[in-house]
Amino acid sequence: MNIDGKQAAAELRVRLAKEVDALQSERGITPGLTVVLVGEDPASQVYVRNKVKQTREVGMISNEIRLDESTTEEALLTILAELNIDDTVHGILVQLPLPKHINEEKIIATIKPEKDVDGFHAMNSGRLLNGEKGALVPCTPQGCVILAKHHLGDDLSGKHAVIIGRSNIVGKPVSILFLQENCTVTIAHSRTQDLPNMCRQADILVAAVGRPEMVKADWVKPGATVIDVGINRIELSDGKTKLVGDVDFNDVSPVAGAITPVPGGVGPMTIACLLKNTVEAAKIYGK
Ligand SMILES: Nc1nc(=O)c2c([nH]1)NC[C@@H]1CN(c3ccc(C(=O)N[C@@H](CCC(=O)O)C(=O)O)cc3)C=[N+]21
Repeated sequence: MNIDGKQAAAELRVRLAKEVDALQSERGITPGLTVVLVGEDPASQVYVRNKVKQTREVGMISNEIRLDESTTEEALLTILAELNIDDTVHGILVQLPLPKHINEEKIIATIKPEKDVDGFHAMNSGRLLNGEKGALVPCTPQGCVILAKHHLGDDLSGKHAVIIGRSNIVGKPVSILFLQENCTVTIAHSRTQDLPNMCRQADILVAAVGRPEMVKADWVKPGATVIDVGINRIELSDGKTKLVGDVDFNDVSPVAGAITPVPGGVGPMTIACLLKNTVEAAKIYGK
């Protein structure tokens, strides 16, 4: 069975549109999201276009700042300092990866934590780790939990979640989120011994490694819920490109209890959760 991320994202946007309405009528606040894009990566462009469209759809203000590939770190820091003090901007997203001459850590640390809708700032990851209120939580990990609940219901307690991947952006935060849901969590990675056997122990298997179609049918316990975070563009023999996940969908689909497709799974939820974080930021910190 497929878990429909497009549908789940659309449902979330309907809820957000109502919250935006309420914020406007009760407090005169229209949540605003500013996306900063440095350089010309074509995949990023598609993604940014989708974000802008959906942000406006729910009644929020969407701004895009496009900067040349050669933009200096200093210039980017200056722009962020201005966005940090701009009361019409409730969320700031700097699209990653950045060109090599710009220090990503420094950029992330400069975004005001209250506007860090990616949830990448150490203040937000620290709050998430400590289970404090008011943390802005990374979007893709939030999307993974929502999609797992879509199939399994709200109570995930006692389930064994195996996460493949340990990145700061997905693997680590998604592990913390499933732990908060009272799951037993295993973080597997490239040095894990007998990875297929480890994955076969999972009730919930999250693949976040960035290796096209790595997870095969014999890695999956029959009936398990499979959440595929991978978004890999592969070239076919006829020269065309195709989007595939980290899971071999056709192989795994008959074994899994439910599986998120790529496209149409985690990707749309990531964007919907970005809007959710922006509404949240406006609600908590907005003027
Ligand atoms: N600071 C930052 N935050 C991010 O969240 C971030 C980033 N930088 N850099 C790039 C990656 C990538 N990413 C995607 C989100 C949604 C889709 C998405 O909606 N994909 C559609 C398909 C789109 C298509 O067809 O190309 C889907 O999976 O159905 C894709 C990619 C967020 N990222």
